[in-house]
Amino acid sequence: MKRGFLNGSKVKKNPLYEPPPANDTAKEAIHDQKAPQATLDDGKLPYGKVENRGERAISSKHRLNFEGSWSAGAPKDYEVSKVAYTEIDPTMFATNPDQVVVTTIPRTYLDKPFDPDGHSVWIVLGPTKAKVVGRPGYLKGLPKPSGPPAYEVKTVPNMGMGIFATRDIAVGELVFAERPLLVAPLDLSPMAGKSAIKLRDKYTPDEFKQILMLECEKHLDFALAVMPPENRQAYLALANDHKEDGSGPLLGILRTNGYMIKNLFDGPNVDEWQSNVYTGITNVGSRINHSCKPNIAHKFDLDSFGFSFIAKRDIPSGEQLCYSYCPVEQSAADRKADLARYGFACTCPSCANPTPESDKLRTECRPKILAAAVAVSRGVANKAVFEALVDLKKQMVEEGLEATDSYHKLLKIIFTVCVMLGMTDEKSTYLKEMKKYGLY
Ligand SMILES: C[S@@+](CC[C@H](N)C(=O)[O-])C[C@H]1O[C@@H](n2cnc3c(N)ncnc32)[C@H](O)[C@@H]1O
Repeated sequence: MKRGFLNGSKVKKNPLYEPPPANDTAKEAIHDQKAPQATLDDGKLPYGKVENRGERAISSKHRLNFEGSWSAGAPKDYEVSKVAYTEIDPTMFATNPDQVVVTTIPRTYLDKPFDPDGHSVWIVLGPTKAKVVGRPGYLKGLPKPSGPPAYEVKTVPNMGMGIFATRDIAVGELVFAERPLLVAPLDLSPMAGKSAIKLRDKYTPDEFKQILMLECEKHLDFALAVMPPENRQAYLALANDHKEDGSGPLLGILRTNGYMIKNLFDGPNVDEWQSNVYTGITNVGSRINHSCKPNIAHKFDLDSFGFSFIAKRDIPSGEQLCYSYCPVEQSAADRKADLARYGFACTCPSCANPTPESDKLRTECRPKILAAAVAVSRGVANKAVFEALVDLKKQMVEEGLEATDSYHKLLKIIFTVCVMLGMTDEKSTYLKEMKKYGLY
């Protein structure tokens, strides 16, 4: 498994912010469906119950924030490293791409009230902060939802807490926006500093991962210490499904609740393994549970340094807001395998009673839609094609797949076929639906 250890050293000097290449849009949307949560483990860190993990706690001399006993993994002979943490002057930026800095966005002032849109503590590598703060649009306020509040946080049987719609929400509607409580590198290895290379020689890969997690815990401890108190309380109240794998308590929360932020990355481009991107934890958004029939999606805006949570289909009042922690266009067995590291079994109808039809639809819809796109672009359009596509659309709606990129693509193809066949009434029906989904 290639994972960019100390990938910060690959960062070029004075990088300017570059959005992902335009032709990556479809890939981005696909990835948005793919494990947006618990991005830190990404299958590479241990999960579940890990025996003989070392039980090496961070001693109080390295701990700023928390009293009381807790332990993390790491071999017994491992000494926690000493790291100089934060920027001395918040108006200055680190230039060394290997330097880990803990900062606050927007900065806080002793003699001024907190920003009404909130503050994020950001564990950031070297020059990356400068490229965000130096953007022409920085710093905008968060977008505000229109209409009355649309959600509430409640307990859900067998899921802990969850978020529910308190009124009907239309597809495309901004349900809420928030600044993350914490943003941290997806890849933990920079947090072990340059010593990581030596450590990898001395310890086994499993021991090395435990050390990495311990070092990360130390940074998180510092980050929590500089957080506004309300944010710290909110962070500590979040779920933690990583209590027995060697993650410290703060890392456990990060691993359980992180959203990958693919447009916030070190260096000029996102690398092949997406190991130079960041992950964010939010107060409300991190309470959103998983479903294989998702109805909400998130996006991160660099100008406001905040997440927006947007309805991906019409959501009736009372329905739980969910997104998918794994790709939805795969079989129930594959989804179950993907979800294993989150420590729960999905009980949505397609997982509770998987059928061959559901598996077939989920695994075949994307290639079918891509093939249809190619055929239609070559001028193949007739009534039979139209009917087959409409039938596929109906099946995808029944299966709860309207939030997928494939469904959006399908809508566009059907619309194009209507135009090609001169089907005026149908054309305006699909145009209307495309507009509803923000596709036109
Ligand atoms: C980001 S948190 C979601 C909010 C969480 N339920 C809470 O109480 O804060 C992710 C954790 O919630 C639980 N969870 C999420 N979706 C679930 C589902 N469909 N079924 C059971 N548990 C779920 C799992 O423990 C998962 O690791």
